[in-house]
This record gives sequence, structure tokens and C-alpha cells, in this order.
Amino acid sequence: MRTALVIGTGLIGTSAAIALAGRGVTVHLRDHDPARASTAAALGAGTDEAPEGPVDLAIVAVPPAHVAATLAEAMTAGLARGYLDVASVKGGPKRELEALGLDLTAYIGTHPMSGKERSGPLAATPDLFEGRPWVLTPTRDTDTEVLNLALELVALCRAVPVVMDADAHDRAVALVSHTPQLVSSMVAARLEEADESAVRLCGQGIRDVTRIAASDPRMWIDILSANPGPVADVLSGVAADLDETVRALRSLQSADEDKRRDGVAGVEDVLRRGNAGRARVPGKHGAAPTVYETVAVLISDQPGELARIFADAGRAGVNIEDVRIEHATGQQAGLVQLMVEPSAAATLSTALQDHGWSLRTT
Ligand SMILES: NC(=O)c1ccc[n+]([C@@H]2O[C@H](COP(=O)([O-])OP(=O)(O)OC[C@H]3O[C@@H](n4cnc5c(N)ncnc54)[C@H](O)[C@@H]3O)[C@@H](O)[C@H]2O)c1
Ligand SMILES: O=C(O)C(=O)C[C@]1(C(=O)O)C=C[C@@H](O)C=C1
Repeated sequence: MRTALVIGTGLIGTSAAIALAGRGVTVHLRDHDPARASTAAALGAGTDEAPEGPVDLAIVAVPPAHVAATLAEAMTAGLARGYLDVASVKGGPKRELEALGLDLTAYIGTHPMSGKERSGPLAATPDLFEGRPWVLTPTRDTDTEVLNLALELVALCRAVPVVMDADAHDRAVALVSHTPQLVSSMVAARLEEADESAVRLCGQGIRDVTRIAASDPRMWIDILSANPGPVADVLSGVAADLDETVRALRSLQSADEDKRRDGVAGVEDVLRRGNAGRARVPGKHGAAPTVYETVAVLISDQPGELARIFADAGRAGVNIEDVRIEHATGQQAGLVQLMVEPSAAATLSTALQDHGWSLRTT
């Protein structure tokens, strides 16, 4: 792929554009808000000038409700050899495109399983897709050349291609993405009216569970409107677990010993099933879940502290697999948790202590 056009230069479009531009592709940027396209260009994502002729690949990264119309316009204008979208739902846009009667041989629906709770070009990063699944939904009509262009995009973004049927994809993301978004929002919603004396006790548990509750509601209304049935199906399973758990907790309040035993069994059941489900969440690059060891470092809230830790870890030859930062309420300090292969934990701890870092047990 030599040239690409990204239509919709928000979080996803700009992240893909920066990755492509960094790997030698000439990227043109377009957004219905021109300021967003020029912001993306200023971030090194390409040029906001229109291409002179058709590009190799047009990447449509607009909200799901606008995908079909945007693609139809781009295809009618003959802007590219191949077209794809990155929307979080696949069945609806596909049916809308079919209803428009377009020739869909040059189109493939795709979905990178990676994102953030923040929107817009300023939230973009070139490594957003690294090691993450990127779903491709070719149909019998899809040209091989277009499938190959999509595979090239996925490879250039260092993601892992996964081929699926559009409707099977929508049922899968109802389970692993759309329902979790709603459940996170519901937990966070409990805090809206909560007393400040409770809110100030927020620790890492609630931060983990509610991170995605900060997502843009407009985007999620679009996503959920395009996948309501499968999400309602998964959520009704969650509702059944909620009912059972409430019943079990009420039993725990009882003076009757048998009832209390029932209550313990009910609560234990949901916690154990949660352990089993959590253990199935894949590790990076779709590999089996990896158990990392955590090295926790206390840092002061100053610019450059994280970069210094990463540099010291790099000099010690240690690969940091994942990182979490816990900010202590009301303190100018944070706890950085560095996740590393168990065999590297001792080397990292020694190297960081030698460089004067203060380690904590987790
Ligand atoms: N945010 C995520 O975590 C995530 C992850 C994977 C896929 N997606 C999908 O990627 C797409 C983009 O999401 P995002 O998070 O980058 O959103 P975003 O809000 O950051 O960016 C969307 C951009 O599209 C532009 N836009 C809207 N309508 C347009 C139109 N008709 N023509 C041209 N530009 C238009 C907006 O101005 C905005 O810059 C969505 O379809 C979303 O479902 C999002
Ligand atoms: O990590 C996040 O912030 C996300 O919400 C990313 C996430 C997801 O659920 O995994 C959200 C929606 C997208 O369609 C794909 C990825």
C-alpha cells in the first residue's frame, strides 16, 4: 500500500494514520470538521490536502451511524481502489450498504478491538492497535485485492487479523465490549449522587471497573442502537446473576443458619464463576493469559518520572509487558505497577533500587 485516505480523523482514524505514515504510506486526512483533520496532520498523521487521484485504500473511521453514507459517497466519487470501515458494529452498516445497491466487491467491514475512553485526534497513538485483534468480515463478494489491502493495514498497525462473519462479530462484541461498557456505566452511576465522604475512598478496584464509564455517550448510543438485541441478551444473563446475588446477600442477613449457608453458597458461586471467566481473558497478541509479576514503584507526580523508570528498565534489559498507575487521593505521588515476566522481576527490582527508586510490595 502506497497511499491511503482516512475519513474521520478522531481517535481511531488518526491512530491508524500515524501508524501508516510512520511506515512510509502517504496518508491523506479528511474530516467533516476540518480542524480535526489539520490537528491530525500536525500530529504527523499525514496531509489534510486532498489526494490528486484514487488512493490505494480509503479507511472510514466515522461514528457507526454515518458509516454507510460516508462509504457510499466515497465509492461513488471513486476515491480509492479499496474501502473499509472500522466501526464497532458490522451487521447494520453492511445491510445499509446492501440496501443502497452499491457494488460491494471493493469493500470490507473491519473492527480493531482496541480503543480508549477518550475521543478525538489528540487521544491518538500509533501503537494503539499493537498486538490487538483486528476483525475482518469479508463476504463471498469481497475482492481478494481488497482483503489483501485490509490485511496490509492490520500488519502495518502491528495488529492481529481475525476473520469473522459480521453477525457473529456483533454477538461476540455484545459479550466482550458492549455489555461491559453498560455495566461499567451502571457501577459508576452509583457514584453520581454519593456522599463525598464515600467517593474520596475510591481505590484501584473502582478505577479499574469504571474506566470506560468515561466514554463519549453519543458514540455508545450509536453503537448500542446498532446492536440492541445481542446486548439485551447478554445483559439479561447479568440481570439473572444480579437477582441471585441480591437473594444470596439477603439470606446472609438472616438469623437462620441454613439460610446463611445458602447465602454463602450463592455469593461464592458468582465469585468463582467470575474467576473462571477472568482466567479466559487472553493475553497480548491473542496468546493464552499470562501471569505477570508486578514490581511497584513509588513516584512523585512530576514530569518525566515515568520516562525515567522506563529508561532504567530498558537499560536493565527488561521488557515491560503492561503498566498501571494508581494515584493516591490528595497526594502528589503515584504508585506505578510494572508488569513483567516472572523471570525478569528480580532483575528489574534490583536495577530500579540501584537507581534510587523506592519499591513497594503490592
Ligand atoms: N473509540 C473506540 O474505542 C473505538 C474502537 C474501535 C472502533 N471504533 C469505531 O471507530 C469509529 C471512530 O471512533 P473514534 O473513537 O475514533 O471516534 P472520534 O469521535 O474520536 O472520531 C470520529 C471522527 O469522525 C468525524 N466525523 C463524524 N461524521 C463524519 C462524516 N460524516 N464525515 C467525516 N468525518 C466525520 C468526527 O468529526 C470525528 O473527528 C467508530 O465507528 C467507532 O465505532 C471506536
Ligand atoms: O479500552 C477501551 O477503552 C475500549 O473501550 C475499547 C473497546 C473495547 O470494548 O474493547 C471499545 C469499543 C471498540 O469498539 C473496541 C474496543
